[in-house]
Amino acid sequence: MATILDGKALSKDLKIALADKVKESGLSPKLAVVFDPKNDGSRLYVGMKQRAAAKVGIATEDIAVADDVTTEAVLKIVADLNADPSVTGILVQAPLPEAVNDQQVFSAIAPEKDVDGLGAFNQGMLFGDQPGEYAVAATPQGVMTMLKHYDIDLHGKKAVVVGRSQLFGRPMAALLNNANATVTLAHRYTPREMLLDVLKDADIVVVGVGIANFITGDQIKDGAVLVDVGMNVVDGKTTGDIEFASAEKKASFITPVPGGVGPMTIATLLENTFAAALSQEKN
Ligand SMILES: Nc1nc2c(c(=O)[nH]1)N[C@@H](CN(C=O)c1ccc(C(=O)N[C@@H](CCC(=O)O)C(=O)O)cc1)CN2
Repeated sequence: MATILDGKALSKDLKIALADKVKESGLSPKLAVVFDPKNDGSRLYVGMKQRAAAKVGIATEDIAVADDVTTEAVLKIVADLNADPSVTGILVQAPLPEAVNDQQVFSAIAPEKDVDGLGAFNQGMLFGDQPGEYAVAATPQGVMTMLKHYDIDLHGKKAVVVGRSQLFGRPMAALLNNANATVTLAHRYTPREMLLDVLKDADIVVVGVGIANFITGDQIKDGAVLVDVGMNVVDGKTTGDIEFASAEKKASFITPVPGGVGPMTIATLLENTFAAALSQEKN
C-alpha cells in the first residue's frame, strides 16, 4: 500500500508559513496575471491563484486578453508590466489564444519578475544548473518540494518523466538531472515498447501527458515513486494520468489527483512571487 504524497496538506502548511513571512517582511508583493478568459481551465486556475494569493497577503491584478489578441499586443502588455514598479511578479496563464506565441511572451517577461520560471533566461539557468536565485516552473518545483518533504532520495536513481511540455516535462527532467538522478524524458514520439521498457525499472515516474489513466500499475515496478501531474476530467471527475487503483498497490509513494501536484503548483507560484519581491527589494 503506497504512502500518499499529500500535496493538499503540504501546500496548506507552506501557505501558512508564507503568509507569516509576507507579513513580517512589510513588503507588498503584487502578481499580475495575463490570461484568456474564454478558456475555462484558465478561468478556474487563475481564480484559484488569486484566492490563494489574497490569503497569504499577495495582491493580484488580472489582465484578460481578447480571443483575437495578437502576440504583439500581449508583448506590449508584458512590457508595461515589466516597467511597473508596483508589479513584482508576472504570470502568463497558459494557454493563451491560438494566434499568440506563448514562448515568445514568456521570454519577454523580465527575468526578475518571471515568477513562473518559463522564460528562456530562467529556463537556461535551470538547465545549466547555475548557482543563484531564479524562479523555476511552479509545477516541477512543487514536485521537488514534495519529494524532499517525504525524504525521497533522488541521487543515482532511475527517473522517467513522461511528457516534455515547457510548463512541466522539460523543467522536471532538468530538476531531476540536477538532483543527480538518471533521467529518461519520454514524449509522444517515444515508441510504446520503449516507454514500457523504461517504466518497468524506473524508481521514480513523473507523468504529465493529459491522458486519463495513461500509466497503469502493471507497467511499473514494486516500490516505485509515482507523481501524477495529469489534470483530466472524466465523467465530471478530475482524474490523473496514472490509474490510481492499480498503481497504488505497487508504488511506495503516490500523489493523488486531486490533492497532489495541483495544490503544490499554486503554493510554489506564491513562494516564487514572494521571493521575487524580496529580491527586487534588495536590488
Ligand atoms: N503559466 C502557467 N500556466 C499553467 C500552469 C502553470 O503552472 N503556469 N499550470 C496548469 C494549470 N494550473 C495552474 O495554472 C493548475 C492546475 C490545477 C491545479 C489544482 O490545484 N488542481 C486541483 C483540482 C482542481 C479541479 O478539481 O479541477 C488539484 O489537483 O487538487 C492548480 C493549478 C496549466 N497552465
